[in-house]
Amino acid sequence: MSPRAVIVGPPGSGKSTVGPLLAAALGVVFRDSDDDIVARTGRSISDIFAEDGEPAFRALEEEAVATALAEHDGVLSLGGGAPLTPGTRARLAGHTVVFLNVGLAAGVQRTGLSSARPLLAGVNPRATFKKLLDERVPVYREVATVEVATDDRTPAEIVAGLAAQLAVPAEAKE
Ligand SMILES: Nc1ncnc2c1ncn2[C@@H]1O[C@H](COP(=O)(O)OP(=O)(O)O)[C@@H](O)[C@H]1O
Ligand SMILES: O=C(O)C1=C[C@@H](OP(=O)(O)O)[C@@H](O)[C@H](O)C1
Ligand SMILES: [Mg+2]
Repeated sequence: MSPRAVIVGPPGSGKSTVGPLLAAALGVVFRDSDDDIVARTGRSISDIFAEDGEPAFRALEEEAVATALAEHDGVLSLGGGAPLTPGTRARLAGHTVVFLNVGLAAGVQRTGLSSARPLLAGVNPRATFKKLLDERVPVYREVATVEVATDDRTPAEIVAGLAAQLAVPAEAKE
């Protein structure tokens, strides 16, 4: 069993928004590694960061992603930092991995309204987001099999393009 698509990308790229829409378009179930962590621990992501620190969160995340990759056959969205963990990068090999990309301006705008992302909660979210993109875009590209720019596209437009690319050809279903 293997996910139809795993979605990676920076915070605010739309993984948790596009993922459920893509799953609906493909007729499969959606799952989000952050939701799995919250369900399993009974705590919010910000509480885990604040009380236990980022390394503890990354350990929980690696385990949640490994479990979902092994048992989920729908669309799986990861938290933005998940591909930073070497074990997760190794486990993503061979999967269909969609990199939702977002530029600095749109990324800051989309994440600025929420205090739920502890890594972006500092005094200068724009500088923090720029550093994050500089460090992570090469990592997302390393694991991805498909890349989609999201800045000037609605979630519905992104899903329409992806669903066409990921649809199983009729002859493969027979
Ligand atoms: N393509 C898009 N265009 C405009 N806004 C978007 C787009 N994708 C997501 N958003 C908005 O950006 C915010 C972050 O989206 P979310 O799906 O939580 O991102 P992620 O899971 O990648 O951090 C939400 O308010 C969402 O409605
Ligand atoms: O970029 C990151 O390191 C993180 C992104 C968040 O998920 P989203 O990318 O869905 O916001 C969440 O996993 C956590 O706050 C850490
Ligand atoms: Mg998300």
